Amino acid sequence: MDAAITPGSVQQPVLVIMGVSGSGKSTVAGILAGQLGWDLEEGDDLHPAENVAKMASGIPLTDEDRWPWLDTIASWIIEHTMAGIPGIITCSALKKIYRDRLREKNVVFVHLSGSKEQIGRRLTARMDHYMPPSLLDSQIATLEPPGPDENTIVVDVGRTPAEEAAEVVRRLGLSPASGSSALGHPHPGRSSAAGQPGDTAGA
Ligand SMILES: Nc1ncnc2c1ncn2[C@@H]1O[C@H](COP(=O)(O)OP(=O)(O)O)[C@@H](O)[C@H]1O
Ligand SMILES: O=C(O)[C@H](O)[C@@H](O)[C@H](O)[C@H](O)COP(=O)(O)O
Repeated sequence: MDAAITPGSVQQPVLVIMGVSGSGKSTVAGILAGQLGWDLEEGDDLHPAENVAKMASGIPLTDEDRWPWLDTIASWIIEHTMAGIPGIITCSALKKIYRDRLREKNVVFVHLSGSKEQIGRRLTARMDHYMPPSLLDSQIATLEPPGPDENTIVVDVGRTPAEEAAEVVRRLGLSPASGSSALGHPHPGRSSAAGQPGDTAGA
């Protein structure tokens, strides 16, 4: 963990929940947004249609494919940091140069990290998503784990989604926002955020 991140040290943060496909980004982000009452954006939904078609056909994205997508994500982040409104966005953010595009003073990266076997099992079981499990190898090969100077906490994904979310809340000292967002991005409450296996810890 970045030594600079202590509970409560980042005010009105925007959390970028990152990690390879299947690491649990959408699930954990949904729980956190529900608990905190913060805006939630699903990075998967911001891909241009060509990117989705490419991934669905089993072809990994290139840097050139990802830049427009990352720019859209960066805009969402800036909208929130400029307004001083906390938020949560999912984005694989696999390379440092991608994170550099997203980095802002109040941005904290939450890296969901696990083994290929653990995450592969989840991808194989996940039926309702365009991303094929066959792309996990390229996701892992592309991943540059954030360095100690990248305002990141690393969360081990070997537990229930609720436990992982609770660790994020505890380590960042987060509490529910007092008011609702003025930006018109209420958290969509993705159905995948609820009722996860073992999700019994009061999420
Ligand atoms: N901690 C967990 N334990 C078991 N299964 C999980 C956990 N987190 C997520 N899952 C499941 O793994 C699959 C991938 O999770 P998802 O949130 O879609 O990952 P990502 O958004 O990173 O691709 C989903 O089917 C989800 O229900
Ligand atoms: O950069 C990429 O190669 C993709 O953006 C990928 O990393 C991302 O994760 C997809 O959107 C799949 O969606 P899931 O992460 O939800 O599987």
